[in-house]
Amino acid sequence: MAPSTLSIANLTVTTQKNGEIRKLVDGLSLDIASGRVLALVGASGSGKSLSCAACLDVLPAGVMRQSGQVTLDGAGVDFATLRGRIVSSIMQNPRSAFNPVMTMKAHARETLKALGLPRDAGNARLIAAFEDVGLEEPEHILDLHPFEMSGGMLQRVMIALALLGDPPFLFADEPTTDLDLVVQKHILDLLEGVVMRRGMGILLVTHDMGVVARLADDVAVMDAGKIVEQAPVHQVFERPSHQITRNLVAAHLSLYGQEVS
Ligand SMILES: Nc1ncnc2c1ncn2[C@@H]1O[C@H](COP(=O)(O)OP(=O)(O)OP(=O)(O)O)[C@@H](O)[C@H]1O
Repeated sequence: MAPSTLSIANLTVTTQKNGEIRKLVDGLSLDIASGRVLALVGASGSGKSLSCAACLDVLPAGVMRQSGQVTLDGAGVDFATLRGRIVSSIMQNPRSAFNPVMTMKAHARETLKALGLPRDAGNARLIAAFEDVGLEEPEHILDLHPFEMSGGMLQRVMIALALLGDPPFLFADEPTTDLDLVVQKHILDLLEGVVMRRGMGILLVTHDMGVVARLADDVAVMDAGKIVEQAPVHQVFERPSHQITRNLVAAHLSLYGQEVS
């Protein structure tokens, strides 16, 4: 049976500058539950992306995970085993995530190979995943290069590839940031549909409270590497308790001429 809760505990990420250790993520703990979307929000530089990268064992050079544990329904697992089968990920700017000289088929083959899926089963899953993300005529799309596709199509392919291993959890780091508003809406609808149909747990990294309002069930707010508030989404919008949360909600409401009550 697929695990239902992925728990990250006491995650600390550091870097060293002029002999001094600097904490970029400081004791972060999060629970990501099946069938729910947890939004990780905070100002630019608060540590959202590095938290995801640390969990997926893909930290940039010079940045290290100093501490942290990860468990699946209470059983300890190694961070190095999360990426792929347990957690897949999608990022912002899908165009930069694809190799410009490779077709979608070549990208899909690489993903299937990394997952160790035999060709027949892999191809069947690929077609199913393309259909799941609303990509019609998969055979045609598989022959295309990134430059022959729109940003929205590329993001759909990235989501389809992320679904290939049928992982129970998905990390989505600013998945709609570089897309126009209409395409953003399609991608958010798609992510919501995927959570419902597949019962996945999603960690959604964003600085856009409109995206949070649209998709999240729960919200964790980061500031300077720490989680400063964690609550169900309605509570965050109706009664934000930390000043950082109040600022984020106020900035969002001001777009509609409203204020935090
Ligand atoms: N490779 C790196 N080496 C050293 N410091 C880094 C590195 N990458 C990021 N940082 C620093 O770590 C902190 C957290 O960065 P991170 O990218 O996680 O923030 P973020 O909340 O995701 O921001 P954004 O919303 O702009 O993507 C920032 O102060 C950033 O400058």
